[in-house]
Amino acid sequence: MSGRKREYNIVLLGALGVGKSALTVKYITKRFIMEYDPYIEDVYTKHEDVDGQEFVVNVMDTYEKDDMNSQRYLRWADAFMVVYSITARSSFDTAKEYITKVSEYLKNASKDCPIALVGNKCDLERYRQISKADGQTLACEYDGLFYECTAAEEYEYVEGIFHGLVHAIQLQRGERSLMFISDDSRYHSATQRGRPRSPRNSAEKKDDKTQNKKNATSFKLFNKSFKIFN
Ligand SMILES: Nc1nc2c(ncn2[C@@H]2O[C@H](COP(=O)(O)OP(=O)(O)OP(=O)(O)O)[C@@H](O)[C@H]2O)c(=O)[nH]1
Repeated sequence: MSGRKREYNIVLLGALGVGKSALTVKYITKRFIMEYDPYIEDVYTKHEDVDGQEFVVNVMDTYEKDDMNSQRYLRWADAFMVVYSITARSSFDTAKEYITKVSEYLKNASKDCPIALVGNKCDLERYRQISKADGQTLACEYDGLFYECTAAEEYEYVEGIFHGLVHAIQLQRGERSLMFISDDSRYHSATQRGRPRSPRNSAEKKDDKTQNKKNATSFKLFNKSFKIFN
């Protein structure tokens, strides 16, 4: 095998202030930083070694002005992460627009890329404006993955979202095999994955991590649930 690692390009899209940069920085550095320059668009690279598999994830944290050319990220992407804030209805509307735009592009370009809809800022539950069911419904409409998370807390959840997209790309490229598992309720799609309620004790947290690992290797495509094996 050649020494070149496989690369996966993930584009983050969403309204201003939903946490695209926070999620990117959390995934790349495991840290949560309060302030970012909103006008910077950049690509960040992370070298991963998961279950003995080495690969590179490139993350484009977009900043979009009305007149900017969206072809730059549409062509570059292997997968899309469309982010909204669960505390802002308008950001959910923007997420719908992005999902529609991406789906239309993929259809016209005869391209097949995984899309994940991500409801961020779940630590601000008391300000919630978008129900989890609304998020799941939108994701299902576009055959997308669905997650709720917060960039402000556990790194593992954020990592799980990026890895979920990498797994979906690998599956589409035929780099992984899969097994149909639709009647195994433990492995239902990522559309059922949500952030656990807090406060939680350490035993629950450990349980969540185990569950997270299981979920990270299972997902839904064409309304069927699959588990991925290396
Ligand atoms: N409480 C909370 N705050 C968050 C979370 N994610 C991001 N923030 C905060 O929300 C603000 C905006 O976050 P950014 O990551 O800059 O959002 P963005 O989507 O990149 O915004 P633009 O760069 O303007 O497009 C910052 O003050 C973050 O600290 C989260 O999960 N929880």
